[in-house]
Amino acid sequence: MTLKILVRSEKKKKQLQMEKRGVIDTWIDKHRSIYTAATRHAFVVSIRDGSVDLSSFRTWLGQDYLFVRGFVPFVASVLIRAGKESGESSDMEVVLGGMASLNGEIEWFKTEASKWDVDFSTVVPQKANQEYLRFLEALMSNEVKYSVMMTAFWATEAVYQESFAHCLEDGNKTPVELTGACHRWGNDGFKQYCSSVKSIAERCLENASGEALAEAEDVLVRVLEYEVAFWEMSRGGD
Ligand SMILES: Cc1ncc(CNC=O)c(N)n1
Repeated sequence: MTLKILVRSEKKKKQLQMEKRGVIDTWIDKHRSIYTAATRHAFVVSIRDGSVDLSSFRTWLGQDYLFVRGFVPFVASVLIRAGKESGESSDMEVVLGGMASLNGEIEWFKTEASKWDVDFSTVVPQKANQEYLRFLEALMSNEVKYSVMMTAFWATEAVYQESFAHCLEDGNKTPVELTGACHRWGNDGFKQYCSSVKSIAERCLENASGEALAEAEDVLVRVLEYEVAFWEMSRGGD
């Protein structure tokens, strides 16, 4: 093979690999700084290095409990759309798996609350929490395309997966009392589930119109911004 042909075939190979990467990875690359801000926030890094302050953790716990209660109806609406729009594919089973794990999650939050002496009945949702939930509520409308909904759903789950998995990676000094939270979202099963949700979103986006693609990219960035603002609440303490 001449050099020219060799170079050309390497380029072609790269192109094919790029195509396989999917549009979500392209968007993550494009919006890398906000993605990193959401998945490597100071609060998460402080869990990993053991410097986390407990009033921050308690604030996060109370706010996230309220968030998860608001997240359930969003996931339920994704489930309904999955049943209507995904035909014979296994979207419904994947989303149902996510719903099932939220059931255990709510119980886990209650156990943690008594452990950390947090009284959920007195926790008031902060502005960032309310705004995030209002945004998800708007995505439950039938006007919102399935591909756009699925992209938002993936982004929300993926931020927690990436963040808490980081707290369990080699070299962590995560305090043992906080490893429960980290395992909840950082375990391999949750990673696999996020990857299944991502594949569903990618499949939908492959057939999406230019308009739907633009909306999905926008929704992805907005989820990342809401996640950053959510982590920021923990700074305020109680
Ligand atoms: C703010 C926020 N984002 C994502 C998740 C993870 N999904 C369900 O638990 C969460 N718990 N909280």
